[in-house]
Amino acid sequence: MSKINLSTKQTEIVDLGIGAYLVEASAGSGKTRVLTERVKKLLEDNNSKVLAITFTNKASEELKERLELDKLKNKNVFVGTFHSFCQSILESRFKLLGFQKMPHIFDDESDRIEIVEEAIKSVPYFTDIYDGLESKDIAGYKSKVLSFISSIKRELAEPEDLITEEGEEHFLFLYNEYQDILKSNNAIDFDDLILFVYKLFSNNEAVQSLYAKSYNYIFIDEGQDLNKAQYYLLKSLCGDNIKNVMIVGDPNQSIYGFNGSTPRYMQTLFVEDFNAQKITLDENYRCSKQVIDAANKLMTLNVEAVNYVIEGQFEIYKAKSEKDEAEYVVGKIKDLINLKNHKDIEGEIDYSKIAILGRNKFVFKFIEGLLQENNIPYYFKSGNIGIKFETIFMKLFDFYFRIKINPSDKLHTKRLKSLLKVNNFENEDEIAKSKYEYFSFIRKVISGLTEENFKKSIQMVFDYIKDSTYFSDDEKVQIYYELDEMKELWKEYSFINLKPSLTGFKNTISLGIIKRDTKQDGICISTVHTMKGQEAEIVFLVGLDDGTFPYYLAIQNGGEELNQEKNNLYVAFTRAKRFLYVSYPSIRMMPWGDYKSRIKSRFLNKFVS
Ligand SMILES: Nc1ncnc2c1ncn2[C@@H]1O[C@H](COP(=O)(O)OP(=O)(O)OP(=O)(O)O)[C@@H](O)[C@H]1O
Repeated sequence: MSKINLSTKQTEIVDLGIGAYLVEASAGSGKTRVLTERVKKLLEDNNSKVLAITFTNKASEELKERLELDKLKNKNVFVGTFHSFCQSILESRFKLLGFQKMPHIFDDESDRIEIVEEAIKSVPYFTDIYDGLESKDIAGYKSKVLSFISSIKRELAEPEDLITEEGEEHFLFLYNEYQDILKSNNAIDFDDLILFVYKLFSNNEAVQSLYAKSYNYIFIDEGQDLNKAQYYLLKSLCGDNIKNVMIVGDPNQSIYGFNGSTPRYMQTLFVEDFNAQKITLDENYRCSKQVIDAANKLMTLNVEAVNYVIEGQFEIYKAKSEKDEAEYVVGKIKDLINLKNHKDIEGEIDYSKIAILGRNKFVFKFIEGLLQENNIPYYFKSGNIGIKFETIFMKLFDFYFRIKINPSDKLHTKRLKSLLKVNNFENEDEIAKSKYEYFSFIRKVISGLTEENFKKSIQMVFDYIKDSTYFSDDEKVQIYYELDEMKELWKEYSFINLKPSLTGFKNTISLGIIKRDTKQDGICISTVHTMKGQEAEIVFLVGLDDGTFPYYLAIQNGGEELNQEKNNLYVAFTRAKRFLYVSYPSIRMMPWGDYKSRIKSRFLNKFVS
């Protein structure tokens, strides 16, 4: 890594004395850089004990790398996410929380859903409510219960306080039941991890003081993403002992509101509770003048370009169709590669300097096809392990698939029965009467599924969904997307395995051994959320049609949700170091072949009339 000369303001932050500080700074201002340099400097002193917390595994890996932690083996430093920090504590303190053995973390959403289902089934009253729901509303009901449960934990709320609508009182019962079932499985969920450690610190002075003595400096990166439980965990850890806390963050990059995060914790509570001194950094070291001007215009900001001599490029392209959008992107990529050098770009322009970003993964479909046609290398940046299915259709598909390849899989047998609400899913009559009669189609496909006909069978499912009148358009899009993901993984798996087997395929994806981002050569394709904190010289931001970005649900719900979409766009803009090319199609093809006309994102109104 090349040596960077910090600015006077950045150096001041690195050299700050003891105390609490909020570094509130815009995108590309060097927040992470400053945090890293300060940690490095503190660690030169053997008495420093540092805890640096990030929000994602990717960010903590990056911080470890920037800190060159392998060279700092003997130093007192813990770099990790809130979850990994809490897990490390729980591992040695679980008995104090009433567990006989270290609890198992149910990290999969489907595990949580199953527990909610079990809770619902435990009382006939709920089963009646549940059975009375239209099949399309069932997933919504469960996710409402789950988000109620999560809110209790993330908001540190008394369950009673969260009952806002009449009839929701029964959620309280489901919450208690959910916790009992988890306990009987010797398990906890992700939210519990934070909540339990918070409780441990709050209720057990000896443990709190032991951990408080383990650190004398605490850092939180991306502080705008703090939620209530995380903030109070920090507060309870510090108690009266730790005063040296630095939070760095950018309120305009707050995009995790759906997790209960808000910049209020760093901007208001942290400043009040810790008497923190606020420092602002509003220079941008990352982006060219054109990119900063665009970001400023989008957010009505006044960030100064440090690289003002680097003009850069910003362009918005209205494409006739998705195909035209893909041709625009790929055409430009070819031009840039042929150009080889540009005064605004350091070194030769190659594929690794280019990123293609979008709000959702489905906007890349045409571009991916065209990149392949042109033999342009690319990879998907993805933090996910395996595939997670959200649609009921694909869950049924997945469960039955697992049972087929592992008949002794009782968990998923139980899940499948409970999802279908049948005793015997092999019985045609029972299926015909079940909520999801289309399961008989799934059963037929999977029963005949072999390694040889895998691709063809998946194509049959695509055709079935296309012609079905059972699903809404939005559901169809999602099923198509999930199915496509499975198809792509099979392609990759069967390519790298000489003797592919269905069992081998399932195990490999469950363990996250094949991921679509394993190849890291070429152009990076990523959602904006996954690209947070990262950068690329040249960014193509595609799919900027209203309803896609901002997402249609955010438009429906408006308010803070829509605001978060704008923040998300700001994050997207500021990933570009030099050139930013934004585009949107005027027509979008629905997965089943219809065309829908689209207009440009409302956020682009400031740029083009
Ligand atoms: N003083 C400096 N001189 C030159 N380059 C710098 C300086 N400070 C930071 N940079 C560079 O600017 C870019 C942005 O820095 P960094 O990632 O730390 O910013 P950030 O504020 O955390 O960004 P964001 O919040 O947008 O992810 C990086 O490429 C970094 O190396």
